[in-house]
Amino acid sequence: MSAIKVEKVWKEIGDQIVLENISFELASREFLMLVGPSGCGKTTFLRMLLGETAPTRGRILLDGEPLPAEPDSRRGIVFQRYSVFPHLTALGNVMLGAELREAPLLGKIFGARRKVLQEEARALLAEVGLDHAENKYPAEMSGGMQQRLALAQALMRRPKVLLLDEPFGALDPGIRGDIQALMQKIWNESPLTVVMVTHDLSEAFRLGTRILAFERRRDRPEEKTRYGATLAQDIPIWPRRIAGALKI
Ligand SMILES: Nc1ncnc2c1ncn2[C@@H]1O[C@H](COP(=O)(O)OP(=O)(O)OP(=O)(O)O)[C@@H](O)[C@H]1O
Repeated sequence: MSAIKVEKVWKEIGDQIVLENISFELASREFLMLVGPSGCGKTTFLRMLLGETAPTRGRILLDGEPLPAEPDSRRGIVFQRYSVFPHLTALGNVMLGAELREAPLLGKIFGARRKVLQEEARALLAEVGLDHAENKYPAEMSGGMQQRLALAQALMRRPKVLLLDEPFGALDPGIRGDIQALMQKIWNESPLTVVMVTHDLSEAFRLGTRILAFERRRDRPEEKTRYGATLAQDIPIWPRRIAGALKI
């Protein structure tokens, strides 16, 4: 069964058609890259996958079931910036991922369970290369460290689908290369389906198993109310990259 099935999805915002008749299926454990010019609706599409906003027509299925209208722990997201909480340490930020997963109402976990989760959070911090930084606050961290932290925070919720909105777009090239390699390793080793938006085609080819390109074929202002972006290209990466089979 496909992890995600998108059926004739349209998104209209006000009188603008943002996305038009998007359909595709995504197998479990794929690493899908979404590309397309600025403003063509990539983030809007990701927000629909998250459940933050709904299609105006069509539907999205997750593991065969219609997508819940609200974000839940099956889907994690990392944005380009600012997805960590400034008033919490690195450990606190990752713990919050667990607290949102296990105690969504109270937002706090106590006792022995807290200790177990703390160890889980420390292991994740180590996995993203932040084991030395658990007591640091985001303001004391570089942009690359903050994005590693955002990744650990999202992974702590054990999502089946990880959504990434240009997570490395603001980083310097050297740091970006390191964190791309980390992301590929995490995808290879965890039971994750990844959907990532990028502006950078070389990043798309470096990380993805498949690339979808959105495009507005008609983009004059008077046409925005009549035409949205469509799925213009669907490019499989060859030779195929198979999760769990990469030697990293
Ligand atoms: N909440 C909103 N209210 C009004 N218009 C919106 C809203 N969200 C998105 N749009 C419009 O939808 C279109 C697509 O925006 P979106 O951010 O999804 O594009 P994008 O492809 O992710 O762009 P970029 O690559 O620049 O981030 C834009 O024209 C934008 O102005």
